[in-house]
Amino acid sequence: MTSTTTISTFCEYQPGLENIPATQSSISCVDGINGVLEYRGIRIEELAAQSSFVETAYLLIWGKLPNKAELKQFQTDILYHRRIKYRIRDMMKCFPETGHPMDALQTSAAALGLFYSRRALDNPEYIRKAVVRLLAKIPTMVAAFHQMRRGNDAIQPNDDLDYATNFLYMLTERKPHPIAAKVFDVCLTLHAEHTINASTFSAMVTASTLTDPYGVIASAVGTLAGPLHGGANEEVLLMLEEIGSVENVLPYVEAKIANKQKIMGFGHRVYKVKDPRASILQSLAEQLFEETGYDTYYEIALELEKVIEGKLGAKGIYPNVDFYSGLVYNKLGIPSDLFTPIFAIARVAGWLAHWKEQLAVNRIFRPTQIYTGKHKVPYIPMKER
Ligand SMILES: CC(=O)SCCNC(=O)CCNC(=O)[C@H](O)C(C)(C)COP(=O)(O)OP(=O)(O)OC[C@H]1O[C@@H](n2cnc3c(N)ncnc32)[C@H](O)[C@@H]1OP(=O)(O)O
Ligand SMILES: O=C([O-])CC(=O)C(=O)O
Repeated sequence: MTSTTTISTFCEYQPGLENIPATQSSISCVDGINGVLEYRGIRIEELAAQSSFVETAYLLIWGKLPNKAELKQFQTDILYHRRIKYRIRDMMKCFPETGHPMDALQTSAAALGLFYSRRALDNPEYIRKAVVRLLAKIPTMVAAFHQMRRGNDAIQPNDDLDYATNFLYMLTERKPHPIAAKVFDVCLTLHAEHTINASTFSAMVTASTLTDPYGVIASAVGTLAGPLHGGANEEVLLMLEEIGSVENVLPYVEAKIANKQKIMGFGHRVYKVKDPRASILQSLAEQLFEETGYDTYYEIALELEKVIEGKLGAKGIYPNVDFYSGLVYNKLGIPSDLFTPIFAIARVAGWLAHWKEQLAVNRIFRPTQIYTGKHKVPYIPMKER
């Protein structure tokens, strides 16, 4: 019996690990048939309407909604840790200004590990501080790189401003309109967690080796960046630009389908209906358009959704979270290459929740493979090749 047949009697290979449970978790739950997402049992619609990103992060990481004093303390701790060390800023100044902000973020997140004490993973105070530092400093690093690549100094966090408002302020040096800040905060809440998606799985695999939390987050950022995952939100805006008009939507989609190419912002491993986050993001975009005027991107997006439903709806291809987020960020004046770093700012909450959960029951991830190569191959000396 070969090793291939031995292993395949125990398990059937599933490309992309489709439907293979990789862990047990109480953090979030997706019902992909009915389009339901819950964080710690609470529907995403309720959190979007009533919670804030920082409160939601607390819920995800510590497993319960905070009381007033706990929330205040968490907000204060994050506020206190927002600044980044000048040596990290100096390092970031050396990054090429043409580099992608996700690469800058991955590098800077890993660099935090150089400055903070290592691997006291059984010390609750170490865990608490790492959680606070990462939530606090990631937005500062995203905004700092954005300023530096334009030749400016990084803008220091403003202690009078809340999490979302402060990030938008650091991007522009102007206090945003309260509606813009509120919409942005809801976007962060919507992106905070989503079960065992690729970047969270990546975080958990890294965590399972008991490495530092900064390495865990850096590996997750690297995974989120790809266009099949978080990177799709940037691609969606580029696609809407490329389509250019409502009339071009149908030929664009037909050409993509004929060439077996994916349409960005559509399709999902778990959802076979419209992603509930896409519906909320769409209504946020509409809220902004009501305030400041509609744009052609939105008309193109609506037509795209209609055409794709007609052509691919039977296959369960509907808008995912990345489809409407870019329209919101674009309306807030945010450059498209910051869309995925913003996703990362939010997802740090989910990654940290899974890091903590993983540590509590840790066993190193080490799956198996089905070997398809040869055996007993003789070595051929160089002169005979
Ligand atoms: C935050 C997030 O990560 S949300 C996802 C963001 N990614 C994107 O928007 C990129 C576009 N979408 C995709 O590439 C995929 O739908 C993924 C990566 C999200 C999910 O991938 P999988 O679950 O592996 O689905 P898979 O790629 O096998 O597709 C299944 C079928 O649907 C089709 N399909 C899936 N997504 C799309 C799409 N966006 N456009 C056109 N066809 C699609 C595939 O061609 C395939 O058809 P076939 O069975 O006839 O070959
Ligand atoms: O769950 C997934 O595979 C991708 C996703 O929607 C997310 O990470 O938010």
